[in-house]
Amino acid sequence: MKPGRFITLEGGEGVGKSTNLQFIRQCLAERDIPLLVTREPGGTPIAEKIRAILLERSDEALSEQAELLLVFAARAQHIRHVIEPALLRGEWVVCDRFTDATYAYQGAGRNMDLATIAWLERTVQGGLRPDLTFVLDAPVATGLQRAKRRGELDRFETEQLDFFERIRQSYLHRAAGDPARYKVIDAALPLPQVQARLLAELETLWAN
Ligand SMILES: Nc1ncnc2c1ncn2[C@@H]1O[C@H](COP(=O)(O)OP(=O)(O)OP(=O)(O)O)[C@@H](O)[C@H]1O
Ligand SMILES: Cc1cn([C@H]2C[C@H](O)[C@@H](COP(=O)(O)O)O2)c(=O)[nH]c1=O
Repeated sequence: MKPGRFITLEGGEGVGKSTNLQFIRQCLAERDIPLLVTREPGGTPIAEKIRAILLERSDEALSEQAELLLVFAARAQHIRHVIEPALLRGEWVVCDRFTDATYAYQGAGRNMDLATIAWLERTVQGGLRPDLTFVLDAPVATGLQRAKRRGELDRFETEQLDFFERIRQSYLHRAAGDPARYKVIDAALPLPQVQARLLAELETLWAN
C-alpha cells in the first residue's frame, strides 16, 4: 500500500483556505485518491469543543498560555484519533491549518516563545510533519475584507491589523526557510489562477 500524504493549507484570515480545500478535495477525488479532509482547531468532537472555546468572544479573556495549550490539546486529539489512523490506512489527509498556524498566530501574533511552541510540537506530534503546505498569501486588508463579507467576526478576527501583519510575515518567513515543503500561492489573484497553481503542485506530489 502506498503511504498517505499529509497536506496542509495555511494563511491569514479570509485568504481562501476553505474555498480551495474544496477544490483540492475535488481534484483528488477525480483521481480516486482516498482522502480525508479535516481542519484545525477541530476535527474530532472534543477538538471541535476546544475550537468553540478558542473562537468565541467571551467576557472572560482567554490568556495567551491557555490559548496555546488549548490549540495543542485539540491537536493531540486530532492526531491520535483522525490524522494518524487515516495516514496509516494509506489515505491522503488535507487539513485546513495545522502547526504553522500556531507559529504564526501564537508565536508571531501573540509574541509567544517559539522554543516553547517547538517543544509542544515535538511532544504532541513526534515526527509528524506535513508533506506539503500551501501558504495562501494575500494582503491583510484583502483577506479581512473577504472574511467580513462572510458575517460575524470571531475572537481572532477582531484583532488589530498589526497582529495580522505579523502572522503574514511569519508564514512567509517559514515558507522561505523550506521551499521544498512550502508552496506560497498568491491568493489575491482571481480564483481560477490560484487553483491552476494549486493543481500544478498537486500533480507534482502525486507523480512522486
Ligand atoms: N482568489 C479569490 N478571489 C476572490 N474571492 C475569493 C478568492 N478566494 C476566496 N474568495 C472568497 O473570499 C471569501 C473567504 O474565503 P474562504 O472562506 O475560503 O477563506 P478562509 O481562508 O477559509 O477564511 P478563514 O480563515 O476566515 O476561515 C469567500 O467569500 C470566497 O468566495
Ligand atoms: C490551528 C490554529 C488556528 N488558530 C486560529 C486561526 C483562526 O483565526 C482560527 C481558526 O479559524 P479559521 O476558520 O480556520 O480561520 O484559529 C490559531 O490561533 N492557532 C492555531 O494553531
